[in-house]
Amino acid sequence: MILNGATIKTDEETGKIIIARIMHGGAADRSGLIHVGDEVIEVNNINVEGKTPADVLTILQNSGGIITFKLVPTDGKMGQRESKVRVKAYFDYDPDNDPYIPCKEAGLAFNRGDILHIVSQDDAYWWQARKEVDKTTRAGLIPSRALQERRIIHERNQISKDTSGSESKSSCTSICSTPPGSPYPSNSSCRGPKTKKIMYDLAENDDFDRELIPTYEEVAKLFPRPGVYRPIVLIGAPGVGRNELIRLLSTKDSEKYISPVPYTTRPMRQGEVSGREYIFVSREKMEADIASGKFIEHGEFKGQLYGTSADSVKNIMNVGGVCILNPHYQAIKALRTPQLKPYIIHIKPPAFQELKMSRLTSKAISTHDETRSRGFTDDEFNEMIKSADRIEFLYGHFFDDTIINDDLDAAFDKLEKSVTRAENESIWAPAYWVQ
Ligand SMILES: Nc1ncnc2c1ncn2[C@@H]1O[C@H](COP(=O)(O)OP(=O)(O)OP(=O)(O)O)[C@@H](O)[C@H]1O
Repeated sequence: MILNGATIKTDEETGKIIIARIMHGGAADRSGLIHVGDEVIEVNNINVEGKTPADVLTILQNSGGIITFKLVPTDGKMGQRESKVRVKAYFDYDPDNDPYIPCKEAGLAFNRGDILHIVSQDDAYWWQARKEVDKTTRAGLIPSRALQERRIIHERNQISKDTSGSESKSSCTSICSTPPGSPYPSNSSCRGPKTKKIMYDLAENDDFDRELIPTYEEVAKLFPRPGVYRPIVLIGAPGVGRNELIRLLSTKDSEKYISPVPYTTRPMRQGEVSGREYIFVSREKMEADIASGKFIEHGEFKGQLYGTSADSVKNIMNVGGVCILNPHYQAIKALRTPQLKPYIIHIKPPAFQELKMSRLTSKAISTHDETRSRGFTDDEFNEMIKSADRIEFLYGHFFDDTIINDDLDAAFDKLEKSVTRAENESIWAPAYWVQ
């Protein structure tokens, strides 16, 4: 329950009504007069000793105008110091749909990708946060990393146990015990029913990274370094147009925008030149180099190895070039290192009709056809869209930008702006890249 920027609860030991939290930046916080643990004795001259938080709410609902509290201060109270921690949210959160939040009105809704300023981590399960773009508002409650991790593990377990998908409703008005089967720790001061189902059947995501529990990533501003450019990583579904966009960048400034020549173990085809399309090497050599960490990313396709060497990226960066990479999306995690600090852009296809029309108009060549002699089929367009949705679901929280490749000129314009931003602006990045 939230009162002028503070929440109250019944103290489990004493049964008294006490201040549970002060919301940073709210009226209670600004007054400096109310502190966590203070006992609430009277509300509008009505004695509330022995009453419940719900009774207090009734009193408040029945009174208009100024509200007065009589409080017994707690011992040893501390001033609220704001933490400086910033995190990037890796999931969407809506307190209205969270049956476990102790007080919905005090919750802060956010979307995946939002930067949050965590102002207090005093409570192990409910942090207080503000959106970085919205510094003036009072802080709101969000699930802590520990709580969200438990929730995700619980949801995954539920899905593997039961895929039937029932959802139940609840209210959350006061302090109570944890329900059976709850993802919450038994000493959490929340209650609710079984958690609701998540939308994705992980069994269908064959390459879903089961170790990854996407909650929050601590971030800090990464400032540009003159003359040292972050590698630009273009991620996208096969055939979406990454090579075309890279070709346009290189045409614009071939000395600045440089793609390293990849290595492969596949035999050289007629017309190919080693060092131009690929650097052709034996499997033994490439496996040995992979084992000794000489590749920043590698993968196998149709029985042949492909990869990008760390040295080729370093060489481009050393001559002041912008290294442009277009690896398979599964390489994202391997590339996200403090040494490389990649700026990751997702190149997405537009909706089906737009995709089909633009590719028909440009007489686009299907990348699925080895002979490169036909256009894309409807099935290939649908597959491209499905693949893009899947990439977004699995890796969307790692993207610095997303560009829809509908009209080629417009998409290229957006790419140029994004690349310029990566060169010149300070951008939120994992905190351990910066320290
Ligand atoms: N916005 C666009 N409008 C029209 N045609 C496009 C657009 N983008 C790319 N194309 C065309 O689509 C075809 C495939 O593009 P491209 O080879 O760049 O795809 P890709 O993402 O690099 O594919 P892959 O990753 O499978 O190698 C090419 O013929 C290209 O000219």
